[in-house]
Amino acid sequence: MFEEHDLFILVSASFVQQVYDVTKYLKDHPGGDEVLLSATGKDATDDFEDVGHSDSARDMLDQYYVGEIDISTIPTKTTYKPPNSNQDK
Ligand code: HEM
Repeated sequence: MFEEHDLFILVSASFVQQVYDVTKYLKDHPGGDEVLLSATGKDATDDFEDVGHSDSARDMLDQYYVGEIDISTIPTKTTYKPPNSNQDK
C-alpha cells in the first residue's frame, strides 16, 4: 500500500516525464480518489489521457507539479515483479 506522502503520478509521453504529487487532490478530484490511487506510483499518462480531461484539468496539473524524471535512469530491478516479466536486471 502507498502511504499518503507517496501518491505520485507520472504524466507525459516522452522519456522525460513530469512528476505530480496528487496527495492533496485525492479528496477533491471530481473523478474520485479510487482512480487516482490506482494511477499512483506508475506512468499514469494513458489513464489521464483516456479520460479526456478538460483544458482546465490540464491547467490544474501545475499545482501538483514536483519535477521531472528521466525514466531511462530508473533502475529496472525492483521488488515488484509483474506477471510475464523475465527482466531480472
Ligand atoms: C493531477 C492529476 C489530475 C487532475 C488535476 C485531474 C483533474 C480532473 C478534473 C478537473 C476533472 C473534472 C472533469 C474535467 O474537467 O475534465 C476530472 C475528472 C476525472 N478524472 Fe481526473 N485528474 C487527474 C488525474 C486523473 C487520473 C490519473 C485519472 C485516472 C486514473 C483520472 C480520472 C478521472 C475521471 C474518471 C474523471 C471523471 C470524469 C467524469 O466523471 O466525467 N484523473 N479530473
